Amino acid sequence: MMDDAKQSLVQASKPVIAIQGLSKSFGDLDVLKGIDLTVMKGENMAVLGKSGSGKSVLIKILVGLLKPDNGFVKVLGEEVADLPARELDALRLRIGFSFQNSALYDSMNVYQNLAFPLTMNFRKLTKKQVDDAVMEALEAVSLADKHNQMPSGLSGGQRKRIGIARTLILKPEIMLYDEPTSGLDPVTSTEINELINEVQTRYNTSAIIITHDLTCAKNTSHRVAMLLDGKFSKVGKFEEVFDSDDEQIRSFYNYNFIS
Ligand SMILES: Nc1ncnc2c1ncn2[C@@H]1O[C@H](COP(=O)(O)OP(=O)(O)OP(=O)(O)O)[C@@H](O)[C@H]1O
Repeated sequence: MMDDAKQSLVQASKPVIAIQGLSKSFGDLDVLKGIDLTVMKGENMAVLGKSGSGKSVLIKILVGLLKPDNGFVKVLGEEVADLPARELDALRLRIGFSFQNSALYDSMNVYQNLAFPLTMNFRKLTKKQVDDAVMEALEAVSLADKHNQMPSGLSGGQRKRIGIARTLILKPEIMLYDEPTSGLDPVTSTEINELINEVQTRYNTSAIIITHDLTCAKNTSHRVAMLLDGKFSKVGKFEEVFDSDDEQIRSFYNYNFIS
């Protein structure tokens, strides 16, 4: 849980993501119906919503993989929908994606998995610069001793950590976590939640955390945004959002809260 001092520090910072009046439909299906959301520098925002509510569509619009029908989306000061391809690539480099399945390359060891995105994007780095960056990212996720290991020899939680380290190596300003605790036992989930907070403190990143896991949302986010019927019905501190008589919010809470 975030303490109040940290909460007010974040509120006083500037927005890194600003969404206004965003809508997106596929044929007759209106997925996003005019949503507004602001994520501040240094803020972890959990985005909650039922399966099919449009969380992935929102993330895809944020990184320019889908175009909005209406509204505007500014990420790190850039209006995403208007960006030419080269500038969109540059913007994406400032955003770290942590996918559900960790998406590690099984034929590469941990070191190679981390070095790969770095050398692909920054071809002039020396071997020492790459080594240092890999080790710093591995230390950030407390797995420096695993650099020689193949992904198949890692536990589910370790794979998630390495996936996060591989994202951190590019020093992103925004982290996008897609169901970071899915498929993990409660102890490992707690470790990942702690890691998300450590990443935020160490790198002063902002994050959007898409999750069904309310313990994760509660313990990692400054604010949560609840996507219901194509809109953010409530955005605020975890307790504020769930201290609600709204039947859909109550039912989401009762269905998803584990501990
Ligand atoms: N490219 C597309 N073409 C048509 N429909 C799409 C497309 N992408 C998403 N949808 C539809 O939009 C809705 C929202 O999908 P989305 O993947 O954002 O849900 P979600 O909230 O991320 O769900 P989950 O929690 O299950 O991952 C779904 O009904 C989906 O079928």
